[in-house]
Amino acid sequence: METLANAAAFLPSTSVLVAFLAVYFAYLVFTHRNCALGTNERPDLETRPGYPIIGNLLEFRAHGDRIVNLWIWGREQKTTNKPLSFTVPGKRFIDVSKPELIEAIQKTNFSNYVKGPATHARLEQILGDGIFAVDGKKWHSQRKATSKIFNANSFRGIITQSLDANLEKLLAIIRRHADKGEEFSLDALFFRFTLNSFADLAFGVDVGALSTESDEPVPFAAAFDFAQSILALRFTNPFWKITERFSGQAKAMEEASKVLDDFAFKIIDERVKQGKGDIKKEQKDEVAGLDLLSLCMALRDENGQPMSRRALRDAVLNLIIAGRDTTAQALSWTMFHLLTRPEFIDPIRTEVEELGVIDYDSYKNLHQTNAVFSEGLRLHPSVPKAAWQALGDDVLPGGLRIEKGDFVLWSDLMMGRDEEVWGEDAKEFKPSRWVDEKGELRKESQFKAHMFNSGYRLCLGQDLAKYEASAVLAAVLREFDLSFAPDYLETVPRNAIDGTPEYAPSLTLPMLAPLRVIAKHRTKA
Ligand code: HEM
Repeated sequence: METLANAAAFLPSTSVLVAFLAVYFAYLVFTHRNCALGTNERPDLETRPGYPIIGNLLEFRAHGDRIVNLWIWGREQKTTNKPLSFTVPGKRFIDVSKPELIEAIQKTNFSNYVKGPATHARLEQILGDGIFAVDGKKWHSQRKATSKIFNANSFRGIITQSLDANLEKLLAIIRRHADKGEEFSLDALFFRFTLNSFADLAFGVDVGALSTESDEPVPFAAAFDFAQSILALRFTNPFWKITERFSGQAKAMEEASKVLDDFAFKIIDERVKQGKGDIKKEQKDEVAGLDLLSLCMALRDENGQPMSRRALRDAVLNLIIAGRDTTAQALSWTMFHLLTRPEFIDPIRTEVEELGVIDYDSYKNLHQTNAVFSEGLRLHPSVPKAAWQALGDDVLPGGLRIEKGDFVLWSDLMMGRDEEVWGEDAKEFKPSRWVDEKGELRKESQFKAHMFNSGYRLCLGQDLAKYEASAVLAAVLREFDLSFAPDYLETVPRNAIDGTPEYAPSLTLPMLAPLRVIAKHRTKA
């Protein structure tokens, strides 16, 4: 007892302790008056003024669902030429939405940047260790495997099969609406279409999303949509694990994740039971009965080992996620722009009539159609933003210094509207910018026309997406005259950036309000 009492005599009194903490806190406030705790002062950047210690955390939380708007607003508020930066505790974000900076990050200095553990932690529940969620060796081996599949001859055949079958169902639904003269949500229909065709492509099953009996979402689609919206919110909430638990979202996410797992594992297990994973080399060139899953099951790694059950689930779900939302949203935004500027519709119809059969190769001859689609995607890129983390210090073109641990953030939505990148008419829907003097499609640099990402992580499904989109635009516009529902333009919520319809919170760019349209059977001139 006596020893304890002696020791206590040497401990600082409570008031000394409080005074010490107050001084330390004042020191932290002073040293972090322009940046968040865990980051340092960077006079070479224009850091958005936030609060001492927490930096821009409150702004991030306030814009949680539409973080790109915060960046656009941040750029508008800038008072210097220095690159824009935001901080939140432990993280600094630096705006690199310029083609030359993106080229350095995604190509020249690629090995210095990763999506990083924070991204993986947020995505893992749904994307597992799939190609989207991982870096380094894991990513490299998946990239190799996925590229092999996309380059297989059989892949083209599978695509055409699934596209043709589902396009006919899509048209049947529009015919039904046209017969009744009723309005319908075109964006929702495109989601149903791409889900059905990508699930067909991936698993060889009809998930029923294009049922003509009902417009209700199927459980797989509902679970998928919910999961995506929650994943997006996690990126602006450092406390997502805690808040999801208290808000009940954690439980709902577990349920959604189970729906997706059950769906994928049921098909994989059936395939394994039927021994259908063992396709021989010579069979791979025959399309009938093949799908992405069977191509994945036939892959062997360098040790001759097939993909595990979990890896198959991750690979195939990642491909559906990759293809489904991105393509559906790009189609919806393109249709929005087309209906706003209907003078671009007839040139599409003319070249479609002239071409005849549209397939995986010939679609490239639809120059007007592809130009319109690229322009829709430029103004409304399906992946509007992304951030990678630096593994080490780097200097980007123009001398922009990146420190180890910094996050470089780019927004294709911002870049599409950037006059320095696209010229004075950047904000205008102008398909002609994609066509050269000879009437051929202009080859833009992938770092400028960045909607499909670039460099080593360039989208593997770019051709597939463009083919699918051309085929849909051609088929729908050939058969129908579409127009906005009577009160659509007056009532649709508008985005503060440019007055186009508001987008919904997501990792991608869905429309917030349904794209309500009316279809009429077309009477050819
Ligand atoms: C308009 C449609 C599409 C757009 C705008 C698009 C855009 C993108 C973007 C921006 C990325 C980079 C994403 C990131 O790393 O965060 C990406 C990656 C990828 N996309 Fe697409 N995509 C589209 C359609 C598709 C389709 C149809 C598929 C195939 C089914 C596909 C397969 C992939 C794959 C596998 C990757 C990962 C590449 C890697 O990390 O190495 N995409 N895409």
